[in-house]
Amino acid sequence: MTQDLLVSKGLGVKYGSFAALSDVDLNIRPNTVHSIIGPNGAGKTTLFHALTGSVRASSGRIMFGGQNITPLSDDQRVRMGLARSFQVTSLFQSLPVRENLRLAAQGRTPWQALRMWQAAEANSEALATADALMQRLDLSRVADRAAGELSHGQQRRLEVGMAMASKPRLILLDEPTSGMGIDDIGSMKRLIADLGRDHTVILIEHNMGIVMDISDRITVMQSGRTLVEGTPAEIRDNPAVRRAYLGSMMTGGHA
Ligand SMILES: Nc1ncnc2c1ncn2[C@@H]1O[C@H](COP(=O)(O)OP(=O)(O)OP(=O)(O)O)[C@@H](O)[C@H]1O
Repeated sequence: MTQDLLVSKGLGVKYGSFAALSDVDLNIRPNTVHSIIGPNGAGKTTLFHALTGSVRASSGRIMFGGQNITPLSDDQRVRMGLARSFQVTSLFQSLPVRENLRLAAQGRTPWQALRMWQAAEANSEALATADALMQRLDLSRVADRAAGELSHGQQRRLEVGMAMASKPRLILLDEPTSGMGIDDIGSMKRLIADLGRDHTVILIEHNMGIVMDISDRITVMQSGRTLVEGTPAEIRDNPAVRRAYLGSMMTGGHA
């Protein structure tokens, strides 16, 4: 059987004395889309913070590609191939789309990329990566437009592209469709499903239509703990999940 790409065992996070995450076991198989769902305040974002290293685990262990990454910094985890999509606010708003992607392909984080500004001049490999990503993200038409001038949907696709530029093994996407119109949602959904084939995706998403359509596995969280994990069909039919959502989220559309 293929080894899981990411595993957490007994993962816990405390904010002061408040346990935001307790005893979370995750098994993420390679080349899958694995969604994390749950009501507001369930601990989904805190779980992302713990996996990427932006908050310290107060208990438990995280393994990535067979290595214990629990003590590693967020930068070290990025260098190992664990990427989180950048937020719109961290795009270089005044730079063209191609430059944003080229810089992301040069360094593993925006800040490292910025330091490599000079050396980036002649880097044809990074440009080739940027061009290939623009094609895949349907952004070639706006290659020379400043990121800040793009539509909301295009900016959100660019954020995902910035994460892809470092060619990570695992991409964590936090509500990539939030604030999007219906047309943009369709193309983002196809992009994420596609990413699950040649990368591995962990997705936080409130739109249950998307989650049910493109997830291979789903973990449901409630009050900082894992409620249940399974395939979309198993999750849809699970009585505990239905109780947790009072039926409302399982019928599709937005939460
Ligand atoms: N920095 C913080 N300090 C203290 N408590 C926090 C902090 N960040 C989050 N929390 C609390 O931890 C719990 C989990 O929050 P988290 O943001 O992880 O939930 P979530 O499932 O992502 O929610 P949402 O769907 O609303 O984004 C909540 O009760 C929240 O109020």
